[in-house]
Amino acid sequence: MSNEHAVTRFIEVSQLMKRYKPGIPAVFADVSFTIAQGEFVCVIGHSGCGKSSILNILAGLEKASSGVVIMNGHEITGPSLERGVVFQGHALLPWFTALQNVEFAVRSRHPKYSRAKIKEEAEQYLNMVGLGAALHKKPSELSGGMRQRVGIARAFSVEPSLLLMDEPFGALDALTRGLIQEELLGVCARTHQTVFMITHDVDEAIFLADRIVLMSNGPGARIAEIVKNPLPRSRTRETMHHEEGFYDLRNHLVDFLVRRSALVTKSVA
Ligand SMILES: Nc1ncnc2c1ncn2[C@@H]1O[C@H](COP(=O)(O)OP(=O)(O)OP(=O)(O)O)[C@@H](O)[C@H]1O
Repeated sequence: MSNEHAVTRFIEVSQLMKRYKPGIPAVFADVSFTIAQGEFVCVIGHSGCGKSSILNILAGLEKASSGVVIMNGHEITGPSLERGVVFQGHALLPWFTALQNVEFAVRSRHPKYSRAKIKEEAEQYLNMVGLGAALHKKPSELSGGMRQRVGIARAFSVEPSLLLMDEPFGALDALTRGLIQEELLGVCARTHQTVFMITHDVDEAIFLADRIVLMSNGPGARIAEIVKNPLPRSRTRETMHHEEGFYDLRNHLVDFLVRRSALVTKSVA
């Protein structure tokens, strides 16, 4: 495999199909796509088309009924610290402080680190998401947005090769959501993080993604289209609607969700 091939096909998803029970239709089939190293890929599609199932297969938390996922030349067969996951519910340990939650993750990645080094790294990741002043608060003392930031800091702290995010901002108010989207984009740009993220929000996908995977409706969902984002990487949330191509892209995505997503699905025996 050439180096260029390895970078552009860092993740290679081939012919995935998922059927939860014999005799019932597959949730999705024929799902194939690639993710390049450092790329931010969003997937959108209606509820039930299997987005979370695909993300869980990429995480190694669920098995595909058929098909394979290759990451960096190796098949994904189970969970690994190489893949960090951020769920919509923050899934923090409630009896730990924000700092302890992230320390726990750093320790799992670097079991030989000293306590001081673990603390230093955990603080660094929490500072990165703007939580330097809330290190010693427990999840119950934090706002929803702050908890989600701890979840993101924790996912980054295991230095995953691939960050998987399942509607990470779905429960947040618009203002907080916007702020965290900007932080996430900044952190990803600095760290060249590869990300696969599920969202229901077309504007979020346009702001964050390099490419957007459009799934048709389930059961029997397919990838209908993969759209390249033509907006410059330097886009900001305030100004991106002035960029050339913004409304064409937005209309294309909304039109897909409103009209075309039901037309692509085929029945799978
Ligand atoms: N463990 C499971 N056992 C049986 N069926 C399941 C299981 N997990 C998911 N499903 C079914 O598979 C289908 C796809 O679910 P999935 O959560 O992957 O879709 P989704 O596109 O992420 O939906 P949403 O946008 O609502 O989160 C749904 O019909 C769901 O009921």
